[in-house]
Amino acid sequence: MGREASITRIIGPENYARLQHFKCLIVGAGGIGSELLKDCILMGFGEIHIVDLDTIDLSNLNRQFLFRQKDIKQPKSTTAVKAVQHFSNSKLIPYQGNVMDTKQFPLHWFSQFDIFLNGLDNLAARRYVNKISQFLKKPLIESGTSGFDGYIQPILPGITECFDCTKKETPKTFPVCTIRSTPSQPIHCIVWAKNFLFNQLFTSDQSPTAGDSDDNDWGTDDKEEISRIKQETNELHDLQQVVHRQDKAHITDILKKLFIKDIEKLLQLDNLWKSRAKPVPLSESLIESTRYDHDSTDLSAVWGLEKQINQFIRVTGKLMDRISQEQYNIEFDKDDQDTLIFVATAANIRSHIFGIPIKTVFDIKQIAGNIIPAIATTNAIVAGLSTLTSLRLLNLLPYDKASSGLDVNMAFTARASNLSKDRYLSNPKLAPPNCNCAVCSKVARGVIKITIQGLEKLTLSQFIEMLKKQYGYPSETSLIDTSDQRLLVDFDFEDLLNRTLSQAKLRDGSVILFSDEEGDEREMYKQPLELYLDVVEDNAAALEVELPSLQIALFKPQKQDEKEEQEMTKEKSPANEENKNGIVILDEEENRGEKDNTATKRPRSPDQTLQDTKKAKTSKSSEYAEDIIELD
Ligand SMILES: Nc1ncnc2c1ncn2[C@@H]1O[C@H](COP(=O)(O)OP(=O)(O)OP(=O)(O)O)[C@@H](O)[C@H]1O
Ligand SMILES: [Zn+2]
Repeated sequence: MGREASITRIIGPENYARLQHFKCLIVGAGGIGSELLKDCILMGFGEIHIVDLDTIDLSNLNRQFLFRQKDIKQPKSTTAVKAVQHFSNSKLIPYQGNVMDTKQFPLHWFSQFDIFLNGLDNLAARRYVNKISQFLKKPLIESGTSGFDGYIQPILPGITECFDCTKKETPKTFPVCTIRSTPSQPIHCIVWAKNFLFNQLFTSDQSPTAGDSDDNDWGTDDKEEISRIKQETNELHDLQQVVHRQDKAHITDILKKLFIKDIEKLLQLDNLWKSRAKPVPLSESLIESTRYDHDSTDLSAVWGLEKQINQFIRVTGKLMDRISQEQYNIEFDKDDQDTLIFVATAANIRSHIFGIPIKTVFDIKQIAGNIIPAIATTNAIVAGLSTLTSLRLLNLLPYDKASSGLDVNMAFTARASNLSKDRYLSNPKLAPPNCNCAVCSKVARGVIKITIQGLEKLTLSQFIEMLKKQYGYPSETSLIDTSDQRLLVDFDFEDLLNRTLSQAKLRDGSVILFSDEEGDEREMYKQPLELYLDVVEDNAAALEVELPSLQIALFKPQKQDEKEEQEMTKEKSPANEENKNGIVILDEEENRGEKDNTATKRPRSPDQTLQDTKKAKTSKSSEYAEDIIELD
């Protein structure tokens, strides 16, 4: 019996024929993505496109079953496709690239698909695909796993909750002073070694004061301490020069600076040690007597202090050898043994000084690489659920009387949902959109088709007039380029009004936010409008600019106290429950690619609600703040 027989029996010959014309996009070709690819082929999708930005690592092989040893360093997407081609009746198209790259993947590229299936590992990309699905009103199945736990969340734009309707856990952050002055746990020393020391020494774009901005969450008001931290960073910049000169004779200077001089300076700040044990600097003689050593072997043993020091010297020398070949920009990678041992030994020496337990290199790899054990079977279960649910979202189940998308289910494993201890899987119904969600509810959304000529001819002033006329906005409005959080125009910033859209750096893939900024006296406001600029061939559109037809709702701004009350009584959705347990974003790898800058200039806002919408747009940065040291 052919593989078509089973699926035809379930969905019927007509629906099977329809399925063979459907195109799906799989985002990510890792643990879940590889499984999705196999499942979509076996089910009979007509075309399957798969995107991944990465190449294959040794550590992927235990669960990403399409990859073999010989594939290490090859692109994941093309390798996955090669591995399944022989049993595929579907047309398979791989892409190596970042799904958030609007040049490689403009909006009109996404519009060819009937459904998106996520197999991602980071919040930024998940959010991005969610937004694309909202712009295009196309279904998305979001998913994730962590060890034995997993979930799928089908998303039908306008009908169900979107990915951003519930708050997501963000990576754990620490105040600067804990990391730089008063560590008390191994993790503090690991973050110091990885996010501060390693970057300062081996990453070229570290200015002397990078990371020491005045907006920092210092975790202290002690001016003396803050100024010590800033001075320490400046001095470290000098050590970067030792590294760049590949001056191996002075590696011990790095040790003396970090683990003797800096600690002695810290000890002078009496305030810090009133209720804490004082750190004990290394002795100069210990550093002097320790020399270059052979390769480390046992990464799962706890090394003594001397071994930590000599391994620090050894790998720093190796990294110096590499630095010029790698354009003075070596990145920390948990699978790159030199960078791992550098971070591990630096963290451990610091731990020793502060009386914190020493960890094995292997332990530090787990923590610094933010590794959550991945279980192949959980990935298989979650991808299977995702693929099967796609049949419902595409209306391919003949007996499915689902009149609204809310009849579709999410799926959570027991621990992830906390709904039932008796069953492995719970499958609650989907919730409607959260009316406070800045992605799917508070903001109207549409796609503007514009030709290159249009971009080059139309001024911001003409463009804003067009928007006002088309959607009935009042005379005071603001326009923000959300791609880089730039304020383009508002009531007291009109410098760019006569610039053309392209002079204002708007281009294919820019997402702009247009808001009603009329004075406080009005009761009702026009909803903010988020528009995606889809640049089309000059001859493809009849007009230079084609605005989407949209109904922009009016809304009454909520008072702050009403809002607070609402927050308190906010309904508990399974996803909310899950967030509390910290499992909804599974296998998180934060901060890949995207960094947001806060708009330097904020438009005046008539009420807090609007402001919130904008904050969500202009200062997502709080979640990706550069100024707080983060564990990614
Ligand atoms: N913006 C993005 N564009 C395209 N692919 C992405 C993007 N972000 C993440 N990915 C891909 O999503 C996949 C997620 O797979 P998975 O969770 O198994 O992670 P992994 O990197 O393969 O494994 P691990 O992190 O455990 O070493 C990865 O292959 C990753 O390259
Ligand atoms: Zn939403």
